[in-house]
Amino acid sequence: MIDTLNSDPPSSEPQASSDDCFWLRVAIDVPLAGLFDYRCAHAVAPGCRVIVPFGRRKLMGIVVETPDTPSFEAKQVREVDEVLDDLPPFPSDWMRMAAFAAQYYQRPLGEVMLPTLPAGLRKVTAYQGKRSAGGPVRRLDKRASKSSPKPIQAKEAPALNEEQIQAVQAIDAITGYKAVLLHGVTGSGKTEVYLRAAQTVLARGRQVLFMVPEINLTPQLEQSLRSSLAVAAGPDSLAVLHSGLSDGERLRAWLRVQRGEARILLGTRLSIFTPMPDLGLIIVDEEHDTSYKQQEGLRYSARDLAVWRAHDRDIPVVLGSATPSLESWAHAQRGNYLKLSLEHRARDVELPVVQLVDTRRLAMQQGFSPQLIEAIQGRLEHGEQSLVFLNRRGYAPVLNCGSCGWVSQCPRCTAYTVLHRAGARRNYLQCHHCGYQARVPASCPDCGDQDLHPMGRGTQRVEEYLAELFPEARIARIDADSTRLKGSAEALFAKVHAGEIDILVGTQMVAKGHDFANLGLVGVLNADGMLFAQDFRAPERLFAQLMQVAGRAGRHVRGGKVIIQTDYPEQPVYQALVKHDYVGFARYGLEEREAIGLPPYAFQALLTAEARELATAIEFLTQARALPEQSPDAYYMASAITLYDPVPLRVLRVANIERAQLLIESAQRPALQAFLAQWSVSLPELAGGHRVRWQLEVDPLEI
Ligand SMILES: Nc1ncnc2c1ncn2[C@@H]1O[C@H](COP(=O)(O)OP(=O)(O)OP(=O)(O)O)[C@@H](O)[C@H]1O
Ligand SMILES: [Zn+2]
Repeated sequence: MIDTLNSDPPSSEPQASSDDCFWLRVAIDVPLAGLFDYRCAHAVAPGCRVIVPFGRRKLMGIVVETPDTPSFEAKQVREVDEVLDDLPPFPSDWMRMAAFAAQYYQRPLGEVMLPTLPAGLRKVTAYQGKRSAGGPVRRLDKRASKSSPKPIQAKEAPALNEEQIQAVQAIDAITGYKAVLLHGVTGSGKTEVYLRAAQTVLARGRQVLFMVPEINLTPQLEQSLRSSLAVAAGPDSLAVLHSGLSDGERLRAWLRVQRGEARILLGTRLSIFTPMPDLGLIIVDEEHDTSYKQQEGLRYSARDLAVWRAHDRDIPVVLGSATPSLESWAHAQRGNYLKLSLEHRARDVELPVVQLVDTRRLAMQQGFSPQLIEAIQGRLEHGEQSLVFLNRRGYAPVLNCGSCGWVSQCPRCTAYTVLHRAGARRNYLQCHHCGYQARVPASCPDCGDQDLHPMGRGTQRVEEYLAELFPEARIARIDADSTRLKGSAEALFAKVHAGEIDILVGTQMVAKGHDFANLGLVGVLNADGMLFAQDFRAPERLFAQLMQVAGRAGRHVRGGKVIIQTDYPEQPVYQALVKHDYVGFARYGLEEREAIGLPPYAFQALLTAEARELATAIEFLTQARALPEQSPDAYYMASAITLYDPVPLRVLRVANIERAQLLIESAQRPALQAFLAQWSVSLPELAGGHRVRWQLEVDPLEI
């Protein structure tokens, strides 16, 4: 690929002849396909970082190839500015994974490689600024504050039960690549299985990558990892990576893993891209969780890349969940993945009883059925905790005028603004799509009436009502608002674990992975909201979410109970929940998908366009759709592809930008890949004429 920006006139300095210089092909983080040629007076290995001139800028790049000859006229090839030697070259397996991701997700290699690095490693100013002092790695090494390892309390590990033993043995016995799907009901002790499997691998001198959806919500897991794996790998063997770290913290953790000093990496999706010289096992906990999918920039699935990486490194990967994604379940059914099951709870308790409360004929109070109120009362009397789950933060989803029907609408989005309470006079309306904020008007902006009232309810309003009902109870709310400050989520969860909370109100943040010892009751409000969503994955997601949150009940105490309030108790999702029947639900879901040809029986990609006007976005997509028809010969395999009509997104306008999408589908993955590779080449030029932003997403999760 020719670097068109490299066409500055050759400098007046004498040019080295091609005999005494080396050619480098470099990946740079710019939205242009291909690699860029540079020269260097000495040899540079692939995987090295270099600083290169690019147009008038200097950019960080990674050497990918060292060809014998440049791909365009030697005279015009510019010289690298600096070859960085503060890190060894990236290992070849890391380079392979980046190359795979670039090709699979249809992105330039530089746009894949560089954003995965800690900030300091990809910033030119970190090396060439006045105070760079040899770059961030040397600065960090110089400081090398001997991290005083906190004394670790080696926790007594429970004796494994029969199901756990079988699972651990099956994983230990794997040599080479194998994907394992560990399907275990909530509270079945999957964590203990991961830990034992990890210990074996650590004892063999290998590293372990342990991925979780969201880390700041599960300090408990970090504790158990520290205490149970320290024995196998030494007290300072754990590194943690997630997006909440400072640049310095992230660089330090990344370096310790890349140098092999840390033997276990606990991290969120971004950790999949960390170089690990001795990687011997990958664990993906809650593998169905949508947090593994990055929704901006390179839209990758860290779960899928984990399987690819394990295959490439010839090592096992364990995907664990109580509600596996239908994709993974289908793999297991076909025998591609080894399925291991934990069908019973690890402690001597039963799964909670799930009760559906039909709300159609009930006198509800503030969204609560008499059954749920009575149940909370009962748990309070027994000194047990209750959890009220509502996946909607704020006080009320919309403010409404009782006389003219005015509703609080975001001026920039096709969405309502949500009423938030922040103490007298500080209440505000906020758009959850674009962040727009406004004061709460004293009277209706349209008719002047003062009869404005909140409609519906969010977690704040539920918390307020519970406080009225149960004035003695200690109530806490956990959602994105109450946990905005660093450390506040940990502090709130610590209070729940310490028994200082009687009733917990929360969004999906409380559903994930927590092992609350004294929680007896879970109440679910407003679950129906997701039942009739357009997305074909909505029932799967609803089922997983409710199964997860229901699974918080009765993990240590007997008599756990879940109350789901619904207008549609006969729906298959709810019926399966009552029976804890993931297997039945998955069978039904897969049959349906197969019948209408949806993933995992088809493969999809999504082209999304954003413009000031919907018409512009649709026009771009319509022309993109027509490209293969115009030059059918150029599109090998196009006959195996279905291109649907462009449609506006459900939330059409966000922050004054209107959005539309075009779905691409095929029954064969290779055909889809081949098609996208050809098609995407023509898209930048087409978009240029339309003033649209576009992105192509492979294996989209939301349609
Ligand atoms: N063999 C065992 N004997 C006794 N207790 C155990 C055993 N294994 C695990 N436990 C305990 O059982 C509880 C549930 O285990 P864990 O949190 O690992 O479940 P899980 O399968 O990850 O559930 P979820 O999917 O709901 O997160 C924990 O308190 C754990 O300490
Ligand atoms: Zn908005």
